[in-house]
Amino acid sequence: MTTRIQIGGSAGTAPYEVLVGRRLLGELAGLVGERAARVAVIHPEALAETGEALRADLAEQGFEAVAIQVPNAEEAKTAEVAAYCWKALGQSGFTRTDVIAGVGGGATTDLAGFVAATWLRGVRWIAIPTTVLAMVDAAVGGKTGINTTEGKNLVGAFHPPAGVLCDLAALESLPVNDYVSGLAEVVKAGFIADPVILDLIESDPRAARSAAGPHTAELIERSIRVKARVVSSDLKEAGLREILNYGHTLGHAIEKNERYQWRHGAAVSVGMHFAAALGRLAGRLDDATADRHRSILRSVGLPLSYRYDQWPKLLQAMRVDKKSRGDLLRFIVLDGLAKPTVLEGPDPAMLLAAYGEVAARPSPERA
Ligand SMILES: NC(=O)c1ccc[n+]([C@@H]2O[C@H](COP(=O)([O-])OP(=O)(O)OC[C@H]3O[C@@H](n4cnc5c(N)ncnc54)[C@H](O)[C@@H]3O)[C@@H](O)[C@H]2O)c1
Ligand SMILES: O=C(O)C(=O)C[C@@H](O)[C@H](O)[C@H](O)COP(=O)(O)O
Ligand SMILES: [Zn+2]
Repeated sequence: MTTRIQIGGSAGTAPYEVLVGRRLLGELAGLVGERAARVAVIHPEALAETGEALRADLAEQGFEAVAIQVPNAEEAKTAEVAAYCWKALGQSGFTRTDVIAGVGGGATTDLAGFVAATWLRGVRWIAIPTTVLAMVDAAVGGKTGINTTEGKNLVGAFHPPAGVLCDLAALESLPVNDYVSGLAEVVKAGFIADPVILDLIESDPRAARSAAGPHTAELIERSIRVKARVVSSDLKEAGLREILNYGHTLGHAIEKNERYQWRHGAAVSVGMHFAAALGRLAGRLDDATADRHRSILRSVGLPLSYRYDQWPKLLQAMRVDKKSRGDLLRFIVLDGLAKPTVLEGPDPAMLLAAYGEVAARPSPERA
């Protein structure tokens, strides 16, 4: 059965649908539409076969189809790789009525969407997410972008896709580490808006780590619905959308500090652990809900800690977070379960104390 989740158009953009189910790739040609002569399928190395199969299928249906292979993971989210894609589009004679399809994890869909946003100042694109994280978060909502050495997603555009195809069969080939990292955004959706997600994971954390688990489709659909509700009313992050950044202020700083070698979800997991400690120290969050962060993230195998000695660098990196305003650091914290709010300019001592609660110190014998 296919579930269809509507994303309302806002800020002058068209509404679109997120489809969740199986055998959905047949929907692609219809979404591309008759006005397009050309389709570029942007895919990572890991999905070379899928990319080629999609290209061949589109070609059979009469489109001039090209496959553009990009590096796996964050290696694809660079200005150099975007320029490589622009060159391929130019060489294919890509016009404003042509369409880009981004198939892969969140790194690929972020890049493909960014290339679509910038080519000829904006062409249509379709997202075909193949990781948990991309299905529940990255492919939905129109945030597209690339990283720079100075920080995560510092260059980008709001450019919603024309449609999103979440084919659950794709998750069967995903390495468990990548599957689990996507659960961080699922847990995030649970804490900020839909606690049933947390109950489902806690009912069988082991099963939650696998595409074959009994609640896989429900966890994915519930998380998409959380995102759909938020981005439908605030595409450009004028206010409400900031709640989707829960755990990301520290998470993005860790990613930068690791030169983008950590998975995004793993970094966000540490970031949520920190945000829970901060919320508690700020007198907003009760102990039980703060502790629940630790137990649920640990139960699915997500990391909770990062190196204590890195705090000065992390603090510096957080200053260029997109939620910052001038010198004011801003964090999403919880006032209680599913009650996200903004904490502005917390005392530096409180920040350090929160980090101290989640950081890993060297053991005395190794120090
Ligand atoms: N735009 C947004 O709103 C938004 C939201 C959340 C995250 N993101 C971004 O998403 C990115 C993380 O995405 P991710 O966790 O999906 O990681 P990813 O895209 O790096 O994918 C992880 C790895 O899995 C491979 N892969 C993808 N699908 C596969 C499959 N079905 N089978 C086997 N291998 C597969 C990829 O090639 C890559 O090597 C980050 O860059 C993050 O900033 C964006
Ligand atoms: O969609 C959003 O808005 C989010 O914040 C979702 C996040 O999970 C995602 O990682 C997003 O890319 C972060 O955006 P950024 O603006 O902080 O770079
Ligand atoms: Zn994220």
